[in-house]
Amino acid sequence: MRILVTGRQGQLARALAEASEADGAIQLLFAGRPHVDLEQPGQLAAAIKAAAPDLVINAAAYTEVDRAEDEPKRAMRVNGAAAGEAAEAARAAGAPIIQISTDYVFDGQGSGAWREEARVGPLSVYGRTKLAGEEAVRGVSPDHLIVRTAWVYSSWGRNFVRTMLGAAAQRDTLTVVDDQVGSPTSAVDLAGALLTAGRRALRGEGLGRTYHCAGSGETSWFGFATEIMRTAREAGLPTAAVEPVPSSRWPTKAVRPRNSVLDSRRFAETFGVRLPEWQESVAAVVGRLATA
Ligand SMILES: NC(=O)C1=CN([C@@H]2O[C@H](COP(=O)(O)OP(=O)(O)OC[C@H]3O[C@@H](n4cnc5c(N)ncnc54)[C@H](OP(=O)(O)O)[C@@H]3O)[C@@H](O)[C@H]2O)C=CC1
Ligand SMILES: Cc1cn([C@H]2C[C@H](O)[C@@H](COP(=O)(O)OP(=O)(O)O[C@H]3O[C@@H](C)C(=O)[C@@H](O)[C@H]3O)O2)c(=O)[nH]c1=O
Ligand SMILES: [Mg+2]
Repeated sequence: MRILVTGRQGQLARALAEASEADGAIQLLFAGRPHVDLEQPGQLAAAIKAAAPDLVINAAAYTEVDRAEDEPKRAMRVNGAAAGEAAEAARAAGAPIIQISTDYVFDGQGSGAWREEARVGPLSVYGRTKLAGEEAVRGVSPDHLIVRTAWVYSSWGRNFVRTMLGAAAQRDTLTVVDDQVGSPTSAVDLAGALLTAGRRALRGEGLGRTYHCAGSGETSWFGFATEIMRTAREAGLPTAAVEPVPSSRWPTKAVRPRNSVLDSRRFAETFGVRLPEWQESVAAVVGRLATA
């Protein structure tokens, strides 16, 4: 199975490389910068055509949530237009596409976990552009899986776990918002689940639908930070005290949803994979960073 993955150094791209290492039947091909720039129309389509993959996973995205508020055109090109371009080229190659999307398509109102058919209402440029990517893919290729995930972290790249551990090495106290709840997701867990779903999509299963796939359970950013510090302490890494604050005390350019917990049951029922409880995966990633 030849899988073309967009991006190369992204958290998910690297996790896919790791998750497929042991599987000799999977060959990953990466389309990323500098050769393939998603801001340049046509580059991704040409790469997909040349690679003739069995499956495309569109993992690359403009993910800088606050910066996107100042660069809506660039974010829309990368997250919206390039996703449509990927879907067109995948369809022309006869390959299904897995489009990765985000919990930030929701407005965060209400309580309870979001189901796939719930009304979307992005609060940020990032969320609006990712929603545009979903719509572009749905409009172009029936052979798609749209997979929304959330709060992705890993032992590499830019993410909340590494930010908190880095900050703990510098400061005694971290202040973290406790009024935004969601579903922390390990990139390595997600990658394994996507490879399973991809194999089944190639047999025609589950196509043409939207799924949520995130770590099990839920927490606030404060709860997430507290657990990161607890596991860091156990692993012998520097730690800091964590102080809960309301969002009003941590102003950001982009507005984040209050509640973006995802209900991942449909993905589990369709593909037979449920991600571990989020605390378990935090321990795995922090442990890995401690022994690196
Ligand atoms: N991170 C998160 O918390 C969440 C992410 N998601 C979604 O999951 C997917 C994977 O995210 P994640 O791996 O964390 O993202 P990262 O921010 O780690 O990586 C983004 C990737 O996109 C690539 N990229 C960005 N702009 C361009 C461009 N113009 N041309 C080519 N490549 C580009 C980057 O390339 P380069 O290596 O060259 O910089 C990088 O490989 C994305 O679709 C994201 O929207 C969904 C929910 C949560
Ligand atoms: C670093 C830091 C952040 N915060 C707050 C700010 C914000 O409300 C929340 C999370 O901040 P971050 O900027 O790390 O996370 P953010 O960039 O919003 O993460 C999002 O990224 C995109 C790509 C997604 O798709 C989402 O699922 C989500 O993972 O924590 C603190 O309260 N204290 C801190 O020290
Ligand atoms: Mg961020």
